[in-house]
Amino acid sequence: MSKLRVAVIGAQGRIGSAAAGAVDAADDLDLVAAIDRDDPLEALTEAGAQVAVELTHPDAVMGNLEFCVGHGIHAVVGTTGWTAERLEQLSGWLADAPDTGVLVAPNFSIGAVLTMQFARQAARWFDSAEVIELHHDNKADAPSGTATRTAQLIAAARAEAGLGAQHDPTTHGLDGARGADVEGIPVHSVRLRGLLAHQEVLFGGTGETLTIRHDSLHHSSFMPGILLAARTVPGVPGLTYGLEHFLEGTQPDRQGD
Ligand SMILES: NC(=O)C1=CN([C@@H]2O[C@H](COP(=O)(O)OP(=O)(O)OC[C@H]3O[C@@H](n4cnc5c(N)ncnc54)[C@H](OP(=O)(O)O)[C@@H]3O)[C@@H](O)[C@H]2O)C=CC1
Ligand SMILES: O=C(O)C1=N[C@H](C(=O)O)C[C@H](O)C1
Repeated sequence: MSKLRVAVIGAQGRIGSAAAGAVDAADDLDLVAAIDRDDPLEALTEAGAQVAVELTHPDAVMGNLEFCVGHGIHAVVGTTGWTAERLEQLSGWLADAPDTGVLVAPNFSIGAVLTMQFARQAARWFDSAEVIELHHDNKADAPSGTATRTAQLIAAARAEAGLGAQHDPTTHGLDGARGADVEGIPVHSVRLRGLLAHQEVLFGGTGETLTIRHDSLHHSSFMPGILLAARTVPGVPGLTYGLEHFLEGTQPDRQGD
């Protein structure tokens, strides 16, 4: 069987270089292009890429996706900075390319996906919820894409359960002390040399708290999700938001054991 032709955009970056290596090492995938900031996107079409893995910067991702979708190249997107407006614009491009699929994944690590699912499940049982995300000191965006998505899922679950706004008696304080407000959920961002990607979701109720913590300790944590997404996205036209939609019915990838 012929190999799936995969390109990586942002291939000189921290995660993109790891992704290019993982694609290259996969028996069923062919790394046909590995481009970065100064390379023309036409390299993807010239190489006959069927799937592009996009891991660049919030300032670059939309232009790259407009090119991919416009040329019928499926895309797996890890880059952050997503807003409702950006997702709507992407959906508009995809409407004109009905055979093309794009997965936007706030996080490709299985533990982070599960953290988000557990947080959504827990949200309706607790009065208070806050998110703390901790990342390396070169991260461009805050809060992280994962923390933003986690807070949105908690907010939706609270609304569905009929929970109102969280109690917050703060009347005196410094700007930012209570974190960013993501749909009513406070999100606190730590940037620290030595870290990679970490998140705590804190819930509080009467006489108890629940903490869900996830740590990505190495870029390898994202690779099984990226490879799974690259293999799956050609069969899923349109926009998919969140890796969880591709995980149904799959088995853990134990190649690194
Ligand atoms: N969803 C997930 O699981 C994960 C998502 N991410 C996200 O992926 C993105 C990249 O993260 P990270 O690898 O740490 O960042 P890096 O800055 O290390 O890498 C990004 C790379 O993309 C390059 N780049 C910038 N603009 C363009 C462009 N227009 N075309 C092609 N390449 C470009 C950069 O070049 P230059 O250095 O010259 O700017 C750099 O080499 C971030 O948004 C991050 O949040 C990261 C890890 C996991
Ligand atoms: O920039 C990173 O490193 C990461 N970015 C993603 C995010 O913003 O959630 C995913 C992961 O946290 C690593």
